Amino acid sequence: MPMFLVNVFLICFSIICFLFLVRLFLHQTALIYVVRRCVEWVEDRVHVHQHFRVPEFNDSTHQENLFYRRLSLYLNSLPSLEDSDFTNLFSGINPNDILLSLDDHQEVHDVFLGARLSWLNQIERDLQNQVLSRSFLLRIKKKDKRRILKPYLQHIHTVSDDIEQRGKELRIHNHSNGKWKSVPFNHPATFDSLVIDPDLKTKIRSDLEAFLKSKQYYHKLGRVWKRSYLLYGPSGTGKSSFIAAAANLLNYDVYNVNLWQVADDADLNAILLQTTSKSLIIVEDLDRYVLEKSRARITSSGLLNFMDGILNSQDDRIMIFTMNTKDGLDPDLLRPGRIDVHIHFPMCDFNSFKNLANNYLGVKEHKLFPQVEEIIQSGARMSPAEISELMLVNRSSPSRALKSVISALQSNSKQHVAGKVSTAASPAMSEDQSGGVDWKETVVPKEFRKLYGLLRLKSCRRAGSLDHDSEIIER
Ligand SMILES: Nc1ncnc2c1ncn2[C@@H]1O[C@H](COP(=O)(O)OP(=O)(O)OP(=O)(O)O)[C@@H](O)[C@H]1O
Ligand SMILES: [Mg+2]
Repeated sequence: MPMFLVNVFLICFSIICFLFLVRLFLHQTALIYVVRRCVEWVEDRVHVHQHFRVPEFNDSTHQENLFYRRLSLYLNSLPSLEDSDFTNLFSGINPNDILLSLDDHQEVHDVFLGARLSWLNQIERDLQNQVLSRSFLLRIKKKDKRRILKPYLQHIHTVSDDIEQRGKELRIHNHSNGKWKSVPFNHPATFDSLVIDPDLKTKIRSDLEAFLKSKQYYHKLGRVWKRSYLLYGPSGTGKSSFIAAAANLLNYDVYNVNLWQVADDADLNAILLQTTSKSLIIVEDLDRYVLEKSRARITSSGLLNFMDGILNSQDDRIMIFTMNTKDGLDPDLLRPGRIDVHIHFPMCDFNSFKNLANNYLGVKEHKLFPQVEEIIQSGARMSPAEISELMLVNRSSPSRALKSVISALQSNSKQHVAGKVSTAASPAMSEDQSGGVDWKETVVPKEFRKLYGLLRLKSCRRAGSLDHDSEIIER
């Protein structure tokens, strides 16, 4: 190889090594930030900027400027504040939360749609260090202003709304004499602790989350932005726990409407008008109210208007109705549009039992599991509430807990058999009322019962899902 080429190769190699070492040095010593800042400083000097001030109070009326509060939430959440040389740290409502907060005259940068903006926290103080006025000053390049200012301000609204929603203390509201009274809502239920079919859980979670994002879509259709769910199933299957889990997931307040406490349609209207948006409106045991027509004081049309959201057109509502059974109810009451999603809560099947054992006892597999499976497949039914209670009191010994579940299932099975024999001449009970056991099981041999148990198990699993025929996914 000619000497000339060797020299060129060596020079190139040395240059690459040198550049690599410079880069390493800049990163190691944070000099890269200094260089970047110098570039930004020069860039800032060559552009024409425009400034916008957001004062805390309106200068003439001394009214609070709500945008200032939102902006403060937004700026204190910016990732660039975390990366800044200096900032203040405070604890939040929850003592474990640490919040960042801009210091006096601190500047923070933001990037939106490729444009770089900066905010200055302006605070004027008197000689005694008392605050005279507070404001934020926005600096934006003139060339970017026309393009991004409007969407940027909208973006601040959306993000601060979200922060406010996530940070707020949840409350549960109950009404008496036409007035709501609230207390903090600290129910620990979450979708993770709720034992339902995993696919169903995922579907419900994404349905709720999709609802949150669909405000524009509902408005375009001229519809009130609300979604309604019907939870139905026997007692102790997790309907109320679902409500608590949904409130915790969405960070929505809960308004518990007790229809028996409502004097008439006007009273129902008045109560609803006092509720706020971003809330869950709950009506438990709707079936009992509707079926006891003689005691009910709300007219059918009053109830339907309430369910349709006509009485209260406030946005961002989720209504949840619970009932033990849909049997005997007018199908119109539950028609699509009035109730968007029907969710069945079945009695405990073997999969749910295993999930409960995992949650309550920390046991994934156990030698007694096959016995439990066999009894459940033979038709014995208990609610998740009954099973979880037995596990809870015996949590120190998983074997004892499982044995007590087995003996409870066995006695439940015997009771059912006895009950069914005595009513063998009557028609089959509905699945919800019987907890999934049919009177026919009392007269078929064991092998058939096992097979039937398996079939029921499958159908039960299917039942524990969104009712697709009545589900409308409006996205
Ligand atoms: N599916 C479930 N997953 C986890 N725990 C459950 C489930 N169902 C019931 N439980 C347990 O049972 C207790 C009672 O359940 P919950 O109050 O949610 O039942 P419900 O369906 O609302 O009953 P009811 O119709 O009588 O009001 C809950 O606190 C919870 O601990
Ligand atoms: Mg309940």
